[in-house]
Amino acid sequence: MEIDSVSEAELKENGFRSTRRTKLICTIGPASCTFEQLEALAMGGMNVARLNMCHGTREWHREVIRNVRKLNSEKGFSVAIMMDTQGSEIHMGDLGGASSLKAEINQEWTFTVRTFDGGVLPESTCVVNYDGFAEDVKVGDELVIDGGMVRFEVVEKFGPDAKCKCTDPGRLLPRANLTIWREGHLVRERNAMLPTISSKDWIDIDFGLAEGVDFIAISFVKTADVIKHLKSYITARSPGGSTSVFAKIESSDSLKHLEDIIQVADGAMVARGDLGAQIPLEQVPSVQHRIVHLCRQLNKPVIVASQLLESMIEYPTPTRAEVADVSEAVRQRGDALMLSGESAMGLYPEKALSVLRTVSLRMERWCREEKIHQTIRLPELSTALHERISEQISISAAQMANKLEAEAIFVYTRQGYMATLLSRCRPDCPIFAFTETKSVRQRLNLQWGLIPFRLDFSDDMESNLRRTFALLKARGMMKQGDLIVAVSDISTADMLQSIQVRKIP
Ligand SMILES: Nc1ncnc2c1ncn2[C@@H]1O[C@H](COP(=O)(O)OP(=O)(O)OP(=O)(O)O)[C@@H](O)[C@H]1O
Ligand SMILES: CC(=O)C(=O)O
Ligand SMILES: [K+]
Ligand SMILES: [Mg+2]
Repeated sequence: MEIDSVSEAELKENGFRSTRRTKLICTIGPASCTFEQLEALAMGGMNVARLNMCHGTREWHREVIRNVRKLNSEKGFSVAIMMDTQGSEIHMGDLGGASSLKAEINQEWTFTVRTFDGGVLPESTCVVNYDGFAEDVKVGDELVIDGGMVRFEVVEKFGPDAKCKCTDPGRLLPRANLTIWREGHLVRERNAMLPTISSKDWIDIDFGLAEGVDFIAISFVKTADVIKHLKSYITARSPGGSTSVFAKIESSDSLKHLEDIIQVADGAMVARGDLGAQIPLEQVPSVQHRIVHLCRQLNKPVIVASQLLESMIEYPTPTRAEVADVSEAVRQRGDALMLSGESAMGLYPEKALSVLRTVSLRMERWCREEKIHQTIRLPELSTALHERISEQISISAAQMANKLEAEAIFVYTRQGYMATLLSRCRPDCPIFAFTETKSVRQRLNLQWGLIPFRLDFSDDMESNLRRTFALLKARGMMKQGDLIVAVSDISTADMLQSIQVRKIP
């Protein structure tokens, strides 16, 4: 039986009740890419490592993937890997190698589509990746960088260059996203015609599939079609493959087709960074709430991302407002929280992760103690008998576990579907998900409340149960008399699926 050392230690130390339900994702960058740094993050509770293909070379990303895999096989972790595509929206170049540049109020900057020999840029110059930029932009337009972290006004145009004045000062980061606004509206022009998955993205996707990444997150999804297309591509390329596709909700277009997109995707991300640049900032919290709620209804895992602990890029303690924001995402019962710059290039990646961990634990406990289960109505998902049985068993198991105050729910599942249904019910106790393959185990590691184990099954449920009880007892993770609810979707000739209440012998 395989479980990671961190979950095991947590279980032993604090008992089941206090294991963390909210999952944590770290973006990996220069501040977190060595084997030792990755190990420290895994020890600190990282469930998923995210690679942003906007940055770094494929060789760099391959090295990180290898390090994570090594960590998993040597230390028993099940850290999953998420690859995030660049997408074809407009963004800035890499600032001539600088890690960041300060733009001061009223300072003049040149935004250009020129290329520079050796990548050396003149003072106060930014390269823009989109060739149509110089033609599309007009004098008087506003350039919004990184979702409003810095703003410029276009004051003059010269061929490939646009001379701009800084109107909101701030720090420019390499490859930051850039949007053009005219009279209060986002300018789309030809940029809107660019494909959601660019040719670079397709090469990255092939790379990700070859490396066996667990999740591919698609940036700037506009409609459900692109997700369908990618999913069928993945199936054709690697039949039986298990790479999930997440839709990043970060464009105003995606909000118009939200339900269709989430329905066809395997999960969604509330990518608040770019979303906040495309819709008014004050709308972001209610949109986040809507997406988290919808994902739960449709049984899709959901990630809340960006600026959760932004100040921790530079400082070792978060602001009170950041702690409140993280707490609210946990209270909404999103599946996972994601660090971006905090873990990729900040000064305190481990500290930031530790804040996510402690704030999640505290808020989860408060929700249980105050019994603030949102009684949200969960609609039926399927019309097929086998799946309807799974749904009903999961709802009953979660209810029983809550009423009987069971220590845990055990689920024996081949593909993981039954585990996701249980997670959707957000029960009071943790869910031990036993599954046969490493890839299913890693995939389940992103979902709320699931503690995934790898275990070789027999077709006989009784023997699976006895074996797990013995193994968990031997490792000091359970004790005699603990009450558990066990469910299974491993069918035999006369039993399709099962539910049992057991006391550990
Ligand atoms: N692989 C990497 N190499 C170098 N720097 C990185 C890498 N990944 C991230 N960073 C740095 O961390 C910052 C935040 O990373 P992140 O991936 O969250 O960017 P983002 O702009 O929020 O995401 P997206 O590009 O998907 O909208 C980046 O602006 C970049 O400076
Ligand atoms: C994560 C991301 O892409 C965003 O917040 O924009
Ligand atoms: K990206
Ligand atoms: Mg984004």
